[in-house]
Amino acid sequence: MAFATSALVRSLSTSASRQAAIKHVTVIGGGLMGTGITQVAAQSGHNVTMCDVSDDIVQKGLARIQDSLKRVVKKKYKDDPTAGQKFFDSTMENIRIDTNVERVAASTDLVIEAIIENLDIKQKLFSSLDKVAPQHTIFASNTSSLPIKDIASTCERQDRFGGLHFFNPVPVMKLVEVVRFGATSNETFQSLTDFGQAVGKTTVSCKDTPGFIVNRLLVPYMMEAVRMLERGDASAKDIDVAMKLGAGYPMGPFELTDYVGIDTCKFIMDGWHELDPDQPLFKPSELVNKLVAEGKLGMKSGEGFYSYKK
Ligand SMILES: CCCCCCCCCCCCC[C@H](O)CC(=O)SCCNC(=O)CCNC(=O)[C@H](O)C(C)(C)COP(=O)(O)OP(=O)(O)OC[C@H]1O[C@@H](n2cnc3c(N)ncnc32)[C@H](O)[C@@H]1OP(=O)(O)O
Ligand SMILES: NC(=O)c1ccc[n+]([C@@H]2O[C@H](COP(=O)([O-])OP(=O)(O)OC[C@H]3O[C@@H](n4cnc5c(N)ncnc54)[C@H](O)[C@@H]3O)[C@@H](O)[C@H]2O)c1
Repeated sequence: MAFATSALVRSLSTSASRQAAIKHVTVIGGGLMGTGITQVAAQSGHNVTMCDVSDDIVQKGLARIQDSLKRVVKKKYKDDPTAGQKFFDSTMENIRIDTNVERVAASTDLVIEAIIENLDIKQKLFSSLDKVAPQHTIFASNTSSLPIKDIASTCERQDRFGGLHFFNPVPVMKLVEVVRFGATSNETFQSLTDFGQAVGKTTVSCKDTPGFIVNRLLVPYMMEAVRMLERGDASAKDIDVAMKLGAGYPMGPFELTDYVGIDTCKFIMDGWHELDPDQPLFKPSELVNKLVAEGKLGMKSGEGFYSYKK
């Protein structure tokens, strides 16, 4: 019994020291996911710097976080507004915004990338950060569909690289997929798992396989939905209603595509078509491509399969 206790104490203290090692987090991408990741990291006491390519984008991202925090406060502190204000203020005090990723990454413990779903852009970003980030800094990608191994391929720190796949909206969805590829060290994998739990999520682990767990099952379902619409089998609205009332989903596939971002969905489809060109399900959708070409990206642009203009 004594041995088991001391082993447990050692493991807990190691986990605590790993978490203590992640004091500052750099989130790159101030969009749908980067803002949510910034929020949950800051809420859990981490110092976070959120970076994007322009000051306008990071300022808008900060405003999105404030709006989201107000929803959390309204729900969690409805009976104690003073505590709610304290929570809001302390969370916002943990957040900085910046546009100089190299400067920020030079003194950070964990980089979480949540930029456009494009392999080349992600590789270029990590390659430049690998040259300036401290030796101990862990890199993680929030990619939906790209192989972590490929994203990491431009970096020396292959052992300190993994995937942290959050779900949208990050403040609400309880899951994080922690992804390791061949070179990810046990220490890194455990640090990413500890971090996912420290920000209040349930973590699952997965090999570096296309779509990890959720998207491997979700993407084909959503692609079947768009084929159904393109064949004229049913309307987008009826497909959404059917999946909500018939399968108990909180959103139907077209509502969800609008929520995720039709551009991101297109990037995912295109990437999987490139990986498996003979799979008819993954062939490019004329409808999806048309919407993106017209700038109809879903909720983020005010119109997608549905209109969100007030
Ligand atoms: C069909 C075309 C196919 C094209 C090909 C597709 C290929 C690619 C597809 C895969 C994409 C993968 C993307 C990614 O990698 C993986 C994902 O993230 S998948 C998405 C996972 N998420 C979901 O499935 C979300 C499902 N929806 C919901 O859970 C809910 O609808 C909702 C979003 C939580 C909203 O809840 P509702 O009850 O409906 O409505 P409310 O707005 O009132 O919210 C309720 C309550 O929740 C809190 N809340 C909601 N949003 C936020 C927020 N942003 N921040 C903080 N809190 C929030 C809040 O307390 C709300 O209460 P209120 O404040 O309103 O009192
Ligand atoms: N949208 C979702 O539901 C969802 C869920 C889980 C994971 N993801 C993944 O998260 C990532 C981001 O998705 P999103 O929906 O937040 O996209 P988004 O379009 O909302 O935000 C992407 C942000 O990245 C910024 N950006 C692009 N290139 C950059 C660069 N070189 N340096 C810094 N910033 C850059 C853009 O300016 C933009 O603000 C993608 O890899 C996506 O697959 C998305």
